[in-house]
Amino acid sequence: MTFPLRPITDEELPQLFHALQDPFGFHSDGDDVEDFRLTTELDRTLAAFDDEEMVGTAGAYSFELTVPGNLLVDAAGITIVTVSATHRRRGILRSMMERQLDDVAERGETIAILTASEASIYGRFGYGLASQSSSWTLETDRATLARPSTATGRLRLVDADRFLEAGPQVYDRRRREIPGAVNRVQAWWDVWQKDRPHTRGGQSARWYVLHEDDAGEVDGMLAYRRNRDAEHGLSRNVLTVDQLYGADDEVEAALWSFLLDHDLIHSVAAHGRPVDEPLRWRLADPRRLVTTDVVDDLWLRLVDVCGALSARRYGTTDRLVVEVADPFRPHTAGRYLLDGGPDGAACTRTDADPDLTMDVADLGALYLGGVTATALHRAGRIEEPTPGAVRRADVFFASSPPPWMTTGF
Ligand SMILES: CC(=O)SCCNC(=O)CCNC(=O)[C@H](O)C(C)(C)COP(=O)(O)OP(=O)(O)OC[C@H]1O[C@@H](n2cnc3c(N)ncnc32)[C@H](O)[C@@H]1OP(=O)(O)O
Repeated sequence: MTFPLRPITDEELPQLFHALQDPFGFHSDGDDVEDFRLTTELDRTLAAFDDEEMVGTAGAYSFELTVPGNLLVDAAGITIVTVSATHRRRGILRSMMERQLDDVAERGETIAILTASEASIYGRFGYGLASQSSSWTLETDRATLARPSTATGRLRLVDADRFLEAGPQVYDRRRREIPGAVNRVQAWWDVWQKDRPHTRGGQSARWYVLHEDDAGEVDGMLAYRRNRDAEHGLSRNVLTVDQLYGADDEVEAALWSFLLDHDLIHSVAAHGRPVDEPLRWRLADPRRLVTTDVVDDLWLRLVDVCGALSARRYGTTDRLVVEVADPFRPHTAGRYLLDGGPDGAACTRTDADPDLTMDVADLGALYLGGVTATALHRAGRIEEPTPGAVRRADVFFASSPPPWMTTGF
């Protein structure tokens, strides 16, 4: 039995919003559907129907993704993928994935990205694990900076309205330098600003800080939450970072200092942070920054292999022939000659003998430089018919800083 797929209409949006609540495990209050409407691209939704009943959902955002070389690439951000518990394991997800990737290709987007509810789902559809993120906690009484910020200027505690006049521009400048980051449209900020109580994880509403340079221009922004706790009369209060971006590393260090120098705070916590958090190397006692979690974050699928590969820059000048397997989209499979370097790249189909062979998901994992070819080779995922090609690929695909997905979706 097949279940017809189509984008939904505006009138059907509440039905779609309802359909995804049981699979994702939440119950909505009335306001959420209006927030959802603000950020939903209706023509990019997909629903599966069993008669009138919506039994599958999917959607996509039209993102700009930063890729190595600090170039921007149009990418589809796959989201709200659910199948009703009454219809699971009948192929509805597979049919939605097929239809969605066709649509991504028709739109001329070369890449699809997502964050996965379970890491076991999307490899079969050609998505590779392209970035990880970390969570950490830092007790403030031992968190002295060995390299204090050299930023001049001043910090201001501001209200949400003032923050939103200047904060989004700080983010928009910064995300262009972070492979794996995406743009945030105004609707994203509008929903973020609402700071609905049920999205706070039991913590306070946000506090907002702007950093201004000597000329009074905003060059840094911070939003954080706090919880209140005490034990034996001693503070166990935690500040949790929500957003922290600056025009440069010194401004960001000034924002960290602001958090760490708070009175009546036991620790600072951060989630969804880059795996190479520079703050660790600023601390006099780096062991005090305790990593509490490292998880897969961005999954990336090359939809147009040559389009995507030629859109980024490479760590060194080299030419590699990569034979790509793609069981889910066989027309993408084949041999590709990639000729690139720090200043540009070109990619064509070829009949030449391959230097490397891999699944399209592994090429997706390599794409942002978040894992080395050596690691994938040692995991049995990449073969090197040309001896030494894996080492060459390490240097070629290398990118710094490591990719960081700054914005959950
Ligand atoms: C980007 C995002 O939105 S991530 C959110 C994903 N959604 C959720 O986690 C919500 C709860 N889960 C669900 O809604 C559903 O179980 C889904 C969407 C994960 C799967 O939908 P289904 O229609 O049951 O999947 P479908 O029958 O098409 O299965 C396709 C393949 O994926 C596999 N698969 C499906 N779900 C999972 C899973 N959770 N873990 C591992 N494999 C899975 C199936 O076994 C099948 O494998 P095969 O092709 O080798 O036979």
